[in-house]
Amino acid sequence: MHPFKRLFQYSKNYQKDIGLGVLYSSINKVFDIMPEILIGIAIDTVVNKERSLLAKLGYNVAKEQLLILGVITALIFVFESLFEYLYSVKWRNLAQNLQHDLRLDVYSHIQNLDIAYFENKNTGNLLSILNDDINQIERFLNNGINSIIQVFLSSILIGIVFFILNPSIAVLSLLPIPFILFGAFYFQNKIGPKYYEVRENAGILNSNLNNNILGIATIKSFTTENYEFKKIEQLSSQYKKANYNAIKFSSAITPVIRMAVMFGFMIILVYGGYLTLDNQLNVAFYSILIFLSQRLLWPLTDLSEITDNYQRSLASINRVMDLLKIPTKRIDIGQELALRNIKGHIECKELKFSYTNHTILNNISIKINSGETVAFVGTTGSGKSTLLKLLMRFYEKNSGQILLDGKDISELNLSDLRRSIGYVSQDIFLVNGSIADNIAYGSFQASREEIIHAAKLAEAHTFISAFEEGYDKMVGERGQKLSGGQKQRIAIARAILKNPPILILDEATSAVDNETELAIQKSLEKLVIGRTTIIVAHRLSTVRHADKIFVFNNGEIIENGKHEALVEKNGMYASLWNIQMGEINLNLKLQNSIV
Ligand SMILES: Nc1ncnc2c1ncn2[C@@H]1O[C@H](COP(=O)(O)OP(=O)(O)OP(=O)(O)O)[C@@H](O)[C@H]1O
Repeated sequence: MHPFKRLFQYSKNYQKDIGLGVLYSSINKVFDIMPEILIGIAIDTVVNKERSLLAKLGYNVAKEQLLILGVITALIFVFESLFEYLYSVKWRNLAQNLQHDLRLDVYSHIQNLDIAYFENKNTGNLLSILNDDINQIERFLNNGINSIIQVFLSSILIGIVFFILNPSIAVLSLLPIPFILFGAFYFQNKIGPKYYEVRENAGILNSNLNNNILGIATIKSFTTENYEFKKIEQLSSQYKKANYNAIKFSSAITPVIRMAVMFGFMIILVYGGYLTLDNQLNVAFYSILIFLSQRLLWPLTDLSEITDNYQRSLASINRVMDLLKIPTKRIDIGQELALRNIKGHIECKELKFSYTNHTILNNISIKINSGETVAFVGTTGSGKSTLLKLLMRFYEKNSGQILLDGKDISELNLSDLRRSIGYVSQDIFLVNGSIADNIAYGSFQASREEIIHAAKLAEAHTFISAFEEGYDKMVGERGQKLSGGQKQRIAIARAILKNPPILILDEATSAVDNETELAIQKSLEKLVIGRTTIIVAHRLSTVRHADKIFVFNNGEIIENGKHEALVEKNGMYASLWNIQMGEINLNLKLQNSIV
């Protein structure tokens, strides 16, 4: 489907506005060409006096004729201005409505896209679609449609007047129009792909800028400012070059059209002049033709701007529509789950998964009973977080099954499934609001008491109370004003407040000190009662009391059982444990020797 056709599907709620916009633009155009006709009538009045058109209509006194012309001129300008105001308001409001609808649709679509999409795409590029591309569409809608209507309508109206006044001149002066249109569309086709390239380059540039600003601390600490500057310089040059390519063509349109306009104008000037000298053409008609030829042909030079704007918008619409075409996962379909009935029994059966070709999880079969606390441990990159992502259906398994309370999660209502899980991830997302806002994120109805209670359980209350503003302290963008450990505790409090039947803590306490971790664990002991808890941890001391420990290695579970049994088994867990114990002992010895 043509991009504009798709865009106008958005406009179905605004059909009345579009109709009125077209009407106002058309009426304005009619008034717009009238002054040229009035000039002809004025010349007719002063040259032909009592033989003039107005005299034939009964106004014999020349000065009276001029007064009438003055009044008509004033009325024409008043109405022209009035309708200009009306169409401008209509089209610009329509542009606002459509860009608003489009932005919300795109945003909601992006939110429903799979996590996989975000892991493979640049956020900067998405931002550039949400902002630049939609703004470009808005700019086109602001005046583009009106310009197209007016250019075509004025050609038709003036063409009609020409034919009435002198058909032979009309034919000759309209001759350049097909060439002008052909030229405009020829260039338009040439420019289209170039503007798409411009938009793509803008997206890449944006994404790099975005990435660098987010990573400014790393850039500074590695003193890579020059390196990054050069990278941005190169990307900005590519953007500039893509624009140069487009400019080469878009700048050529107006001069080419001007040549065709000159040809039409010359015909009227010379041929019409001959006819007037030979008394075959009334001097007033000659003047009207001269003036109207300007009104007919010059607006066609606007075609260059219109096509330019149109092509830029087409590129933007394509990018927006391409994004809207990416399939999303419906979260509101599938078997419903009542939160209060979820027991939290989880079972994976011969689960296999790969992000690309490389197998990440191979033949995973585990059982987690309702209310149990289990731990996923193992080497880094062994697939622990990936299994959690499958559990929340951020990704779909390749084969095998994951069952929640005996039901295959791929058949469950995704929204219910995710609502049943409290997830504290490795990268914590804090909104730019207060600490209280962040704890209550997702549990928006929570009272201040409930928020404080959750914070106490997460060992966050003490540090929060130490802030002058307490729970109202603003955390800054992405929680920049808090330490890593503070952010983790707020995230835990948020999961506690959600009160889900299943709790997943993925390295949730990796950034807190040993003392705080111990305190959080104490709180968790109370918290895990009555809910299934999965803890991913590298520090084995934090999970030694788990009901079951699953040891991951290269996408497989190579051992599982209780801590003591696993230590006794003397396998991989035991060696990891011994290494960590060795480190602790070494630290203790070091501390003692310093003392
Ligand atoms: N989105 C992705 N696309 C492709 N490969 C990925 C993606 N996410 C993770 N991987 C790869 O999958 C493997 C398992 O990663 P995963 O995050 O599950 O490991 P992990 O056991 O949780 O590691 P860690 O303990 O370091 O957090 C790694 O080799 C990683 O590079």
